[in-house]
Amino acid sequence: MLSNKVSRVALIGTGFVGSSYAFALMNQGIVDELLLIDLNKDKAYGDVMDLNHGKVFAPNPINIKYGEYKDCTDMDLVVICAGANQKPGETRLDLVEKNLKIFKSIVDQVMESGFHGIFLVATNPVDILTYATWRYSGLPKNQVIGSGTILDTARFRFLLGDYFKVAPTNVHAYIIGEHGDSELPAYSSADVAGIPVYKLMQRAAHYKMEDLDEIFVNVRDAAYKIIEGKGATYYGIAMGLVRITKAILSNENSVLTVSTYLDGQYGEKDVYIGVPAVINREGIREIVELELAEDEQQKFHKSASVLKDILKPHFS
Ligand SMILES: NC(=O)C1=CN([C@@H]2O[C@H](COP(=O)(O)OP(=O)(O)OC[C@H]3O[C@@H](n4cnc5c(N)ncnc54)[C@H](O)[C@@H]3O)[C@@H](O)[C@H]2O)C=CC1
Ligand SMILES: CC(=O)C(=O)O
Repeated sequence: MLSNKVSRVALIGTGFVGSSYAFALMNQGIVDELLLIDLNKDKAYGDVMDLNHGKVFAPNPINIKYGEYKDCTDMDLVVICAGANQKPGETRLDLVEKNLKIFKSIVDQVMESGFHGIFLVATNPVDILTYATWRYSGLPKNQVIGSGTILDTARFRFLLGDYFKVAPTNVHAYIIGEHGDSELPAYSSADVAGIPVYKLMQRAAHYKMEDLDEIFVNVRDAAYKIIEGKGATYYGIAMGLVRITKAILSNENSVLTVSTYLDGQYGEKDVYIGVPAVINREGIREIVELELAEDEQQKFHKSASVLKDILKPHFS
């Protein structure tokens, strides 16, 4: 285990994303207790049974139980994956009305339990729903985190690693902004093993600047392709959620691109949006302000405006 303290996570929403998260969490052995909650109680019960049958093969003991909202009181982390997902052709923002209603009811019930831990939100549109969770819960901003662009950044690092023929772990590059169509690549601060990507591009004739544009488009549109093919995306985000969970529970101070509240950083205020941030046991310890190129700053501002326009009628 990561520390002597018992670590407790409640998962709300055991659909494709939630159950993949639970499975990945169990396989990485990083929590002591996992509570599964879903509107569809049979689904949650079924997942508890199924996961428990794999327990004997897990790297560490884990107590997996069916839960109710009243059981959230002493949870370190409540992870929300509940709500509608995109159908082929739908954008993430198309889900906003449906999922805001669901979130009001979920967050109110969690808070009624006396919960005082950290919320981690994955449901789309994730930046809007993370803002909503912060407002509905009344918890401090650092205790409300969205998965933001953690998945987009992982897709970006994978594709750049493939392009430069190095492991994605040696690629340091971020996708920032909305987890959605207005996101952007922060190429000006991207490096591979310490060599800035723009410098690396000059080292071989077969590297073409338009390849970088194509890589970004493939990142931005990945979810549409996966949903077209198999109806939903879940393994990538599940691994990303586990990564954030581990950073919180083991007090890592790791830098991950999550949806966090901006209060002047990057020239934006009163919006939850994907940027690199230092994550530890308190949640968001600090926002990392990248030195963006001018065009990147403009695109970031545009992305924040997209989110603020959606928030405005709901949270004035
Ligand atoms: N942030 C990210 O990077 C990603 C986010 N997502 C989002 O995650 C969300 C879940 O997606 P899937 O798991 O594919 O959907 P799903 O339909 O498989 O699962 C949703 C679950 O939520 C439950 N649910 C619905 N209303 C509820 C309520 N009021 N209380 C408790 N549970 C409730 C349903 O019973 C179902 O089990 C979607 O919004 C999707 O867009 C998906 C992939 C990546
Ligand atoms: C569905 C979604 O948000 C994603 O896979 O990026």
